[in-house]
Amino acid sequence: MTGIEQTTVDPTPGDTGLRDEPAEQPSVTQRQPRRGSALRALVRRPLAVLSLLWLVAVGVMSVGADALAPYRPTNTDLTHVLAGPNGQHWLGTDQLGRDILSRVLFGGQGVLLGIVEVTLVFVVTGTVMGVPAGYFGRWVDWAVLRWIEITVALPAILILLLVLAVFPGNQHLAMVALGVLGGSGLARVIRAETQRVRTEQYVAAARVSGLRDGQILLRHVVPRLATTILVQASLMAAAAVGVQAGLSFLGLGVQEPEPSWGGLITQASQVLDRSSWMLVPPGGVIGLTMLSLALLGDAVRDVMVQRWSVAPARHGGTGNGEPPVRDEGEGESTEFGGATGQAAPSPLLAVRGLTVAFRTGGARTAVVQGVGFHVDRSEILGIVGESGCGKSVTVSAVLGLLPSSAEVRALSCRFDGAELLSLPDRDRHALRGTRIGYVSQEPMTALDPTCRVGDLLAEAVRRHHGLDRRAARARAVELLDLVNIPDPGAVSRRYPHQISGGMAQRVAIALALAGDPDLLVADEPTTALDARVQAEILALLRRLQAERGLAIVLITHDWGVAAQLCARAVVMYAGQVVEQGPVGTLYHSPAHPYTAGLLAANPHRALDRTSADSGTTKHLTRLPTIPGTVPPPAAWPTSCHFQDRCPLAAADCTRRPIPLAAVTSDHYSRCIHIDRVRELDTEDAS
Ligand SMILES: Nc1ncnc2c1ncn2[C@@H]1O[C@H](COP(=O)(O)OP(=O)(O)OP(=O)(O)O)[C@@H](O)[C@H]1O
Repeated sequence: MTGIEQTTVDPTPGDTGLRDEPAEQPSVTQRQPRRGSALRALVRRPLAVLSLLWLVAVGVMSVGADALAPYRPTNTDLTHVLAGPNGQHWLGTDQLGRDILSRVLFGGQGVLLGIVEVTLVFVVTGTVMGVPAGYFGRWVDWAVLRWIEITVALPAILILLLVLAVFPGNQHLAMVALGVLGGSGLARVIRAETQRVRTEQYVAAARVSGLRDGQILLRHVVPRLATTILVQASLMAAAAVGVQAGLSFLGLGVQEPEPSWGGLITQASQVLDRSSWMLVPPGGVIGLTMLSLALLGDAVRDVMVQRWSVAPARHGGTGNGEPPVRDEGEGESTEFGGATGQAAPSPLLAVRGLTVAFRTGGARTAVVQGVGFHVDRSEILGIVGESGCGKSVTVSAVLGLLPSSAEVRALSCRFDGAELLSLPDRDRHALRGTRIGYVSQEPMTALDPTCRVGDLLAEAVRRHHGLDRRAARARAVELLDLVNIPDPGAVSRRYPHQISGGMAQRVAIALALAGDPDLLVADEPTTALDARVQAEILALLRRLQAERGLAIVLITHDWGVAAQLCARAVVMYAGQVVEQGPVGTLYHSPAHPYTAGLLAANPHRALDRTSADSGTTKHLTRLPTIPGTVPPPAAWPTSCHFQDRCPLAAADCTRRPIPLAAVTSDHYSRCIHIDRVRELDTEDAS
């Protein structure tokens, strides 16, 4: 992600990084495991098919026992006791001459009902507790965790015995109790899973697009938990079969003469010395049913994981192993804000003195320190820097997307005149999606894999424009067309994993445009894409800016991207703005050693210089790099943050905080050795 650690390059000759043409590089196609319909994938697994067949057979035969069973389960025939399998009684008879097959079939009815009761209560309890705990955190999480601790500490068997002691023979109540107790365990799993899902980009994108928490939970979070819930439910169902059999075996569940699988085991155990066969039918049916439930759960999990796994976004393939669907056509303020006063008279977004700190384990660490910048209407501003410099945290703070562990302060953070940080949550929420759109760096993870592309867009359109379903669908297709997607109608019916990475990024951009925003925040929107698709996405952004007057904040670590698209750029290093100015000025006359280092490490510029110096085009084999890496926030000094990696560092750099100072009227640098940066730049290039 740093983009400056490359050492060997062979860039396209003559590519300056400033030109507009797409780079002539082939699209990288990455083959992914095949992901067709879930049912088809399931059917290809023999064990899953056998399990399913067994469960369906048990279900049908139990439900249809009245019609299918050869005898009534309580009919006795004392002339044929303890018979083995024979023509009249396929599974033999018990000690009262009752037909075992009929008793197994009728006994299955109670088992099925018990499975349904346990599973329903288990899933509802686990989901209703786990999802809010994981999503909202804070006191909801605290309360749910305490409940889980209490219920998990209680021995389930004792609770069941207690229930059956108070309500003798009431197996239904016992199953409900089992579901509640098991549901606590499920809640713990779901809570953890929800905590993971809520950090996914598509949930952030849904939040930025203006969806409310309830809608996000129902539409984007719960469907992602389906696999976990299904697997856990199948295990719980298997356990329920065993528990029911156990209770009946102990004489606490279904009472004689009513048939039950556990009761059959009890009777078989009483005559084991005379007819060991009697144990086989109930033991077999219980064992096979439990095994089938567990195997089916495993198979469903494997299929769903494969189906929903998000392909690494750097690809031109569709992620299903099929050929890719072709992408056609493809002021500064100082810490104290605005001392430099370079913002346009009425910038669309103006941030002054933004500071963000995270609280972890009692410690408070500032990761963004006094950052300021502005974006004018229809302007594209780049925020450039290595990984860990605070670019994403800065824009997330502006968008209100940081977790509750973040402390955000700013002298001001104004969007179209409104102070964002003091806006009521409701109003700030309303701005996201409608006036400010957001595009993340991982297009695949920004789209909910469980929704069709058209549904995702239509949902956003309905939310922002209040259109009916049909009109929203039509608008969704228009949006796909707007972002140059060929055959938008067909693409709208596809799932995210069925489209290419470049197309997914276009869809993410269309999603961000659904509310007709004035400002688009794009966090490394092309990082994961190959060079051809990257050039197409940049061209699309430029077209949107030109045609719609869209202002764009573009986060990137790539000077080539900044140079192609942005009018001005802000260079961030270790939580601070270290340089800011017009891209051309920064590119040709950097005034901070960090900017100079980034530029020297940029293959396009290095090659450009080499060619200019020699009058010919050469292929570089080694690029200069900035030694070391960005230190962690806790290790940032109060004086110059770049001092440890800076070739110009001197004693005066380590004494006091270095202010951001004007180099010219629209160019600022946080370096006290600006005069030597040009030498440094020249030295590096020679
Ligand atoms: N939720 C968090 N809790 C604690 N620290 C965080 C959190 N999010 C980010 N940070 C820290 O803040 C610093 C800046 O992170 P940020 O993601 O903004 O960097 P970046 O410049 O955008 O890099 P990248 O391109 O890798 O996203 C990093 O040191 C990171 O570890």
